[in-house]
Amino acid sequence: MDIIFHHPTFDTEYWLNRLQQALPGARVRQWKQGDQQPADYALVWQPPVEMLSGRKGLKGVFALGAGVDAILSKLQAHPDMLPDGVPLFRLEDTGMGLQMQEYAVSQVLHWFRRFDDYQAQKLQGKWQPLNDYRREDFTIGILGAGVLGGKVAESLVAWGFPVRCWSRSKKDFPGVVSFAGSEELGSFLSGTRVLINLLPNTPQTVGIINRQLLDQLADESYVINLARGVHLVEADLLSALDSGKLKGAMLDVFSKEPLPEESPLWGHPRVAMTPHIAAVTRPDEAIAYIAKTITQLEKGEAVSGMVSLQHGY
Ligand SMILES: NC(=O)C1=CN([C@@H]2O[C@H](COP(=O)(O)OP(=O)(O)OC[C@H]3O[C@@H](n4cnc5c(N)ncnc54)[C@H](OP(=O)(O)O)[C@@H]3O)[C@@H](O)[C@H]2O)C=CC1
Ligand SMILES: O=CC(=O)O
Repeated sequence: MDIIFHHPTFDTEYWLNRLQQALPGARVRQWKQGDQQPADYALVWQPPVEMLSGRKGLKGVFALGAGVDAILSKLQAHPDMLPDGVPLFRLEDTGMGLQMQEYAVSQVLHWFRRFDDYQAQKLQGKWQPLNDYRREDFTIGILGAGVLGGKVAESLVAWGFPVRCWSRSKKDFPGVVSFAGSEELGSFLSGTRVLINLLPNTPQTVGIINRQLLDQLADESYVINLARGVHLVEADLLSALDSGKLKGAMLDVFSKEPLPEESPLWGHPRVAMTPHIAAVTRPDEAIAYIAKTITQLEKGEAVSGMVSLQHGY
């Protein structure tokens, strides 16, 4: 079995060695321009079109991350990039769930314990205990209740917050109220105090966090965007912060990355940000997952993690 690998920034040597150890019967190589030699599986991030297009004998392509929007948008521009019938897989959790839990829990607790207010007071040299927030006034709403949204929901339930989620299909997560479909979006938003976004980037979800949506949240609410920058209309977020509707935002992803120097988000006192690091691909966990999936595919067994080209995630 032959496996080709391409990632623009990962430590390729490390990945090749560890893949080889995990799949001792396979021949693993870095894909280089002009390489049209046979391959059974391709492991990719931002693949050049010629790496995949017209490749015969390919049995599967693995995206080296959770989101496949970049691959799917390339596929739209070059429909022959993924040979017909070749399944596309993505990473399911592989250590990203725990990272998302750390990120979401730490930020929710930061706001819940009013550390943002105390920091503002500290800058004014002010010593003033404030009223506590109550958990019952701090409902967390998670947009997207998939692999990562589900993990984040679980961690916030454990901290005693009221948690609800919104997805295409209904969920049955312990302690979480589930809303599904556009007809239930309004009820999901009504009373939500902290909105956490973990949706995939699809034509249906682009621009979903806009003025109309933000207006439906509780007053003095908060937004955490952990998914993709295109979900959020940044100008609408800034207006909602300036009007007082929103009290704070924590952003990991942006419509343009790196965030341009001139973006007003940099200087806004109630916007905190990180440079798209909420959950990064952990090589060892990802390699174990890919090796297991390839082994199952080779045996003709059912696997999970296959992307639906129809739904776009
Ligand atoms: N910032 C970062 O570092 C990272 C960001 N990400 C982002 O997180 C996203 C989520 O990852 P993951 O949890 O693994 O993805 P999943 O595919 O497991 O979950 C997606 C969820 O979104 C729901 N959904 C999709 N479309 C709609 C829609 N139109 N309306 C309502 N709900 C919808 C799905 O509903 P249903 O369950 O019914 O199918 C599902 O619950 C990734 O796509 C990626 O963009 C991922 C990793 C790191
Ligand atoms: O944003 C990262 C991903 O894995 O998707």
